[in-house]
Amino acid sequence: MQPTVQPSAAARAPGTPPPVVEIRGLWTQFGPEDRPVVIHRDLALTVERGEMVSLVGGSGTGKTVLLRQMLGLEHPARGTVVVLGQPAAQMGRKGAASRVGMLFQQGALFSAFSVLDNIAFPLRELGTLPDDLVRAAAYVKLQMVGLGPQHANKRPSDLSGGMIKRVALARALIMDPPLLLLDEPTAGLDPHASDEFCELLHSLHAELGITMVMVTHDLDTLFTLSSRVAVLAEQKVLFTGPPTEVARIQHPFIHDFFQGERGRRAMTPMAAVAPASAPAPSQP
Ligand SMILES: Nc1ncnc2c1ncn2[C@@H]1O[C@H](COP(=O)(O)OP(=O)(O)OP(=O)(O)O)[C@@H](O)[C@H]1O
Repeated sequence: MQPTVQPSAAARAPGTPPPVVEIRGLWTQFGPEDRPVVIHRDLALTVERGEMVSLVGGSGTGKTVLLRQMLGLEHPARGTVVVLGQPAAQMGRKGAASRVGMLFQQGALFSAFSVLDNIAFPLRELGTLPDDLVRAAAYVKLQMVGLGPQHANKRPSDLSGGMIKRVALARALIMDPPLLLLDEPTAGLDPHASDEFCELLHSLHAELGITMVMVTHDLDTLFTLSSRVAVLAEQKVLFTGPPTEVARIQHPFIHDFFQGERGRRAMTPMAAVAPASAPAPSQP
């Protein structure tokens, strides 16, 4: 298999909209300077507008760190992370939620706040709108994630796992960001709640055209939601491509991930995945 290389910004056809995320030459390392632990080595990844990209990789390959770098919460040792045409590091805290929404793994709701105040938080903190408009916007988002107004005054402790995810999603969307980052969106949900949450994300993607980048270990979620998978291995994005094509690549991580019992179950509706020589997914 001879993977092709994703076009860089310089090679893009004239008139093509700029990528939503463009990561080039990224090095991430932790630990002392003289004995650093290198997590990412010359990593590259481009995400185009409207894509739903799943990041997969073994434990510790730096998937969550990569999301945090896209959010501008962490900075690489070297390389560039450009989000919506601007270096992620310069995004600034205030107003960042209008550019990038983040769904954290456990929801990260404020336990002392009501559902409505949790959803309203980023907009209220911005301080640009009167409070009645902030509350109205939060009610719209509550409805958008499939929750009725009767839930507005509940506390997070009154909610099921699926509802917590929905409230966290409503908060991530409060400022209509064009990019949504999701860390394990269905982790901790039972299969029914997980399917419902995937359906919600799918319909929001169709309605809003929002670009999504998610980390997931769940193959059902991956196959339901990804237009493309990016595999982190060997300290970089080693392969990207549609899920069914990536699943055919001969690589130890991919084999274990897709051909394990969970993988075979998730892929049952597909034709049996025989090792194939083509089509070739691309390198990032
Ligand atoms: N602030 C930090 N300081 C030191 N090491 C860190 C820091 N943040 C992350 N790491 C290390 O970087 C590596 C990558 O972490 P990360 O959480 O991104 O992995 P991951 O691919 O998301 O793993 P998992 O699938 O297990 O959640 C891990 O070894 C982690 O311990």
